[in-house]
Amino acid sequence: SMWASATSLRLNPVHRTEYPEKYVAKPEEHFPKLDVFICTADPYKEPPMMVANTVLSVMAYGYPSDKISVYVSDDGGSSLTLFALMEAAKFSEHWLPFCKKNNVQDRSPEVYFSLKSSSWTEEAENLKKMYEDVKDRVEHVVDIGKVDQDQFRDVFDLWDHKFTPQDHPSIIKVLQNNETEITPNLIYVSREKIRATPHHFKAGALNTLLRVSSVMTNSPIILTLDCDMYSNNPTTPLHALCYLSDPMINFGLGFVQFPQRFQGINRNDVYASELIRPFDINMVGYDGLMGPIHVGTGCFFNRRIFYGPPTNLILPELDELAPTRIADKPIKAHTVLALAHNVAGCNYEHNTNWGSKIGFRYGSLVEDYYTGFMLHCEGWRSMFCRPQRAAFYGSTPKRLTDVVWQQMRWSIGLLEMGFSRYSPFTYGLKSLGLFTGLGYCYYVVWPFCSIPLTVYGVLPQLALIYGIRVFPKPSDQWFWLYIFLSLGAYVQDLSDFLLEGGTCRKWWNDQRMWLIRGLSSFFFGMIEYTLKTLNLSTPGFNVTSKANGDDEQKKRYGQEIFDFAPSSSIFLPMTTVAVLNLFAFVSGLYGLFAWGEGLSLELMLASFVVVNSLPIYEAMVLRKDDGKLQKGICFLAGILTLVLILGGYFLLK
Ligand SMILES: O=c1ccn([C@@H]2O[C@H](COP(=O)(O)OP(=O)(O)O[C@H]3O[C@H](CO)[C@@H](O)[C@H](O)[C@H]3O)[C@@H](O)[C@H]2O)c(=O)[nH]1
Ligand SMILES: [Mn+2]
Repeated sequence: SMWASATSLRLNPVHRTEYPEKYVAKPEEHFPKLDVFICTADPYKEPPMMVANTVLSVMAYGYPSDKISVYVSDDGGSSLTLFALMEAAKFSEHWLPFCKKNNVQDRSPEVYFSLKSSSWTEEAENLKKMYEDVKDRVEHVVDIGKVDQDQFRDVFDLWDHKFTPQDHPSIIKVLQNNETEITPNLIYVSREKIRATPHHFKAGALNTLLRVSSVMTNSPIILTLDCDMYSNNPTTPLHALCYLSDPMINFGLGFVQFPQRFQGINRNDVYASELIRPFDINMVGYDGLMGPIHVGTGCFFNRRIFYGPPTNLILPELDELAPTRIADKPIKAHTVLALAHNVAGCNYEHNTNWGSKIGFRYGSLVEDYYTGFMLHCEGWRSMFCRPQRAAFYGSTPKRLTDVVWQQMRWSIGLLEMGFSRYSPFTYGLKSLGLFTGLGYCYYVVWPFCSIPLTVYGVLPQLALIYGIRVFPKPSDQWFWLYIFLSLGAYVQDLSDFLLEGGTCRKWWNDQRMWLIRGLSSFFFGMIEYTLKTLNLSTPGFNVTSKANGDDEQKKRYGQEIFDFAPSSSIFLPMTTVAVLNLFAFVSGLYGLFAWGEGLSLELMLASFVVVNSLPIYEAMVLRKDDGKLQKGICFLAGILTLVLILGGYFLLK
C-alpha cells in the first residue's frame, strides 16, 4: 500500500511558474489586505529574538504596508516575547523604510546584518548598531528571565505571581497600528489558558487568531507561519496572489503552499532534515491531483476556506466573525478590543463548530496535514508555489533527540488521523477519489514501517546466529528476486533523490535516518498511540527546540557527529538492533569462513545494518563527549540483546 500511494504521487507531476511582475502593475488600492499569523509557544525553545526577526521580515514585505497586519500568537504567555515584539515594533520604523529604499532582499535583520560586507553605507552601519542594541536588550531580558516592571508598569502588570503559561487571562496588545502612519499593524495575542480546559495546541492557537483577526481586520488573505520561518523573498505575497486572485483559477482555490526550506543544515545533512521528499518531491506530485498537502507553515489561505465547502458557507456563531464582513473600525477601539478578548477566551469555543466544521481541525497532532486533508475533502483545491528565490527559511532540530521526538509527535498525529472517523483510508478514498485518497494514505502508513523494520532488524539475525535460513539460498531463483526488489527500490529512491538535487552522501544519510526513525520515532509513536487509545497517556505537542545549543554541541553538528544528548530510552530499540546485528554479523562471518556456509541474504542484511550502525558503535565505545550514548542505554541494550538471543533459542531451536 506504501507503493500504491507513492505511485499515485508520480502520476502527474506539475511544475508552475508565475509572473508577479504583472501583478505589481495593478494599482495598489486593488491589492487585498493580508493578515499574517505567527505562532510561538515557548521563549526558551523559541528565542524571542528569533520571533522578532520573523515578524520584522514579514512586516517588511514588498507590499503596501497599510494592508499588512501581523498577529503573533504566544502560547507561552511570555513577557519576554512581548518585550521582544515591542522592541521589534520600534525598530521596524527604521528597518522598513531602509529595506524598501535600498531594495534589500534579506529582510530578516539578523540575516542581513550577518552578511559579511566590506562596504556598509553609513546608514546601514547606524542601523546595524541599532539592531545590536535591540538584540542586547532582548537577550538580557531573556537571560534574567523577566522584564523590568518599573520601566513599563502598565504593560507588564498582568504578569503577577499568579500568572503561569498554563493559567492566565487573554492578553491582546496592539504594538503598532496603521491609523496614524503607514506601517503594518502588529498585534500580540496570548489566548486565555486554564489548566483544566483543553486548548488543542497549535490548531487552537490558530483558531484564536482567526477570530481575533476577524474582529480587528478580517483580511481576505491569510499567511500562516511558524515563528522560526522568516521571509527570504519580499515578493512572496505577489507570487501567492497570482493564484489566489486570478479569476480564471481562484474559484475553489483554498490555499497556496510554499515548500519548507531550512537554514544552517550541515554539509551532508546527517539527520536528513532537509525532508525534500515530503516538502518538494511529493508536493509536485500532489499538485497534479487536488493540490499540495498543507504543511503548517508558509501557506497563504483564502479566509473563506475556513468556513465550509466552496459552495456552502457555514456562518460562525457571531456576525462579527463572518469571513465576508468589512472590518472598518479602528483596531484600538474599545468595543473592538473587548470583543477580541472575548473571542480569545478559553471557553469561547464550547458548543460551536470551531475545530470541527470551522477553522483548523482538532483531533490530530499533525493538525496541518489533517486540516489540509479535511479541506480537500470539502472540495477545496490548493497550489504549490516555488519561486526561484526561496520564499521562507526555517530552522531544523540540531540534535538527534530533537529530530526523533519531533517525528514521534508526527507519527502519533498520523495514527490519530489514520484511525479517526475521517481516516484517509475510508472517508478519504470516498470523498477524494482513488489517487488523491491514496496520496493522503502515504504518510499515514509511515508509522507502520516500524513493524517490518523491527522484524527485519531482529528475526533474520537470530536465524543467522542459529544457522537457520529464513530467506531463500543463493542457489534458489527467489534469491535473485529478493536482490532485484531491494536493489531496485534503493536505486529508484536514489534516482528520485539525485534528480531533486541531492547528493549520494545525503541520500545515504537519508536512508539511514529511515532505519533510525523506524526504530525510535515510529516505534514509540505506535506505543504512545496505543497507550492513548487505552486512556493510559495523553501525548501533547512537544515543541521542537530552535535554540542554538552550547558551543560543543554546535561543533558536533558542524562535524556531522551524531548527538545523542540528552540520552533517553527512545534510543534503546535502535541500539539493541545495532548490537544484535553486530553479533549476528560476527557469527555469520565465522560461519562463512570456519564452516564454509556460503553467502546468505541474512548475512548481507546484517552487514548492511552494521554499516549503517557505525555511528552508534562509535557513540557507545569510542566517544568521550557529551553527545555519546549514555552507559545505561548501552547496558540495557546489551541485556536486551541477550534476552533476544535466548528467546531466539527457544523459538528457533
Ligand atoms: O501548543 C502549541 C504548540 C506549538 N505551537 C507552535 O507550532 C509551531 C510548530 O511547532 P514545532 O515545534 O516547530 O513543530 P515542527 O514539528 O517543527 O512543525 C511541523 O509539524 C507541525 C505539526 O506537528 C506543524 O504544525 C508545523 O507547521 C510543521 O512545521 C511552532 O511555531 C509553535 O510555536 C503553538 O503555537 N502552540
Ligand atoms: Mn518547526
